[in-house]
Amino acid sequence: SEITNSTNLPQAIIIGVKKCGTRALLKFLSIHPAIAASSTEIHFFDSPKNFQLGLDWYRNQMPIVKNNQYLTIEKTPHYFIDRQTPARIFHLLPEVKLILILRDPIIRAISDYVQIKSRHEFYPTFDEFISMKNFTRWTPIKIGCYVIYLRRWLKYFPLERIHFVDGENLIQRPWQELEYVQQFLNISNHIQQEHFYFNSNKRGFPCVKQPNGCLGTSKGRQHPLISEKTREILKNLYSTCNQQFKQLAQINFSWL
Ligand SMILES: Nc1ncnc2c1ncn2[C@@H]1O[C@H](COP(=O)(O)OS(=O)(=O)O)[C@@H](OP(=O)(O)O)[C@H]1O
Repeated sequence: SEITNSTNLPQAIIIGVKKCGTRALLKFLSIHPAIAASSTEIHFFDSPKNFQLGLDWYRNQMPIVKNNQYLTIEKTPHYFIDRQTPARIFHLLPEVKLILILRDPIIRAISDYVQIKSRHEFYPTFDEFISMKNFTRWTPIKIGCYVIYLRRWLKYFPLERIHFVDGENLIQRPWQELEYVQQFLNISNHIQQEHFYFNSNKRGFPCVKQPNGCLGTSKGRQHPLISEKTREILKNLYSTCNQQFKQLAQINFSWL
């Protein structure tokens, strides 16, 4: 059949959350023959510079769709916390489906910290950050109160339009989370357990049985141990956020 050579606006967007497994989710979804996934983060809705280039520019950033692919997906984790993005997506892509992957906010915060630390030679320890007076205003901590950001999205989108992925379960049983996502996207249940293996060289994270099937070296980094005191402080801090999130999103992940 004829080879098409065009790009489409996304029908689904992974809007976040940063460090919760957004790359793994997109990589795993692209196993599906119906899905064309963008290889980079586009940052269209959250960047004034890109946004003013318009929808045609955005469409041109998308992957070229092969003839059997009809579902284009991009991921930009920063969309979730950006104030302007919900309204912008609502006005420009009113029908789009939104996917939000979440992890235990304490693990997410450590992951965020490890990424920042990897760019600095001298950097305080995670425990040192948490012992600071204003630690709740530190971005790696702030982002973990997911309910604050979800409320902004729900001003524009009904709950049914957002699918929540359990990032902890994506690591343990990726095929299960992908089954739910495929249902949400209304595509066949193509992605199965036999597409994956667990890589002991990569902290046991799942990889796809294909060349370059694991994520790159910037994913699955070693995490530092944190003190019990730090853990207690964060548990207390996030317990109300998690409770409210659970109610608002109507989900029940084991770590919430
Ligand atoms: N299969 C697989 N392989 C490797 N890593 C995996 C996988 N599944 C989930 N994760 C977790 O994803 C974390 C990175 O999340 P993101 O891709 O959302 O990060 S980013 O926001 O795009 O920077 C990454 O964080 P770190 O562990 O801190 O590196 C992982 O914990």
